[in-house]
Amino acid sequence: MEGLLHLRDRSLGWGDRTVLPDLSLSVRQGERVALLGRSGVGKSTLLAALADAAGTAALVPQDHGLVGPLSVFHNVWMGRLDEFGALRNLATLVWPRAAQRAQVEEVLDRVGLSGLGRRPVVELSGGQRQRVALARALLRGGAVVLADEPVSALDTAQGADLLGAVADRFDTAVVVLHDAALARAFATRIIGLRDGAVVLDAAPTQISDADLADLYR
Ligand SMILES: Nc1ncnc2c1ncn2[C@@H]1O[C@H](COP(=O)(O)OP(=O)(O)OP(=O)(O)O)[C@@H](O)[C@H]1O
Repeated sequence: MEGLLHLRDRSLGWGDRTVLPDLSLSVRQGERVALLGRSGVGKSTLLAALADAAGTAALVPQDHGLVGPLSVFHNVWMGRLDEFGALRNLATLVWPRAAQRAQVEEVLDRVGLSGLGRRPVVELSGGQRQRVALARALLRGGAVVLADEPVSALDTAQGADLLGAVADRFDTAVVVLHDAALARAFATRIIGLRDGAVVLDAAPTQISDADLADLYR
C-alpha cells in the first residue's frame, strides 16, 4: 500500500553528488517517524525530498527559517500566510487583529514564549528561536509536519514536552532527532540512516540501544 508520503527508487542528493542512492520509503498516515543518523548522512536531504512529496506540510527547518528583524508575532503568523490574500496579509503585518494576536499568543503559551510576541526575533536566544519556529508550525497545523532537529537547542524535558505538542497537533510527523531517548518517547517508527542507506526501520520497541549506537559508529 502506498503511503501518505512516498518515495520510490529515488536517488537523492545535490547537484551531481548523490547522498542517498536508490531510496524507497513510505510514511503512512498516523505515523510519527524519528529520523536518526550521523551528521552529514542525509537526514535533511531526505526530509527535503519528503517535503516535495508532501506538497503541503508544516515545516520546521533546521535553520528555523525565521526573519530576524520581524517580531515573534509576525514570524509565527507567517505559518498562515498562504490562507489569505495579499491585502489581508498586509493588513495583518501593519495592524494585527485581536483575534489573530490571541491565536498566536495561544501557541506562544504552548511553547513557553508567553508575552514575547512583540520582540524582534534577532533579540532571542537560540532555544527561543527554535520555539518560535515550532510555534509557527503549530499555528499552521495541517495533516503533516516535517521537522529538522526542532528541539536540539532545548533541554530533554522541554524537548519531550514540545514533541508532545507536535504529536497532539499533527496526525503524521517526520522529525529528525539526535537524542535517542527523545526519539523512543516520541516515535512510532524509527528510521536510521547510515552510509547512504536506510539501515534501521522499525518500531522503537523492536530496536535496541546497541542498534541505535551503531548508527553513530
Ligand atoms: N544545499 C546543499 N547543497 C549541496 N550539498 C548539500 C546541501 N545540503 C546538504 N548537502 C550535502 O549533502 C550531504 C547530506 O547533508 P544533510 O544536511 O542531508 O545531512 P544531515 O544528516 O541532515 O546532517 P546534520 O545532522 O549535520 O544536519 C552532506 O554531505 C552535505 O554536505
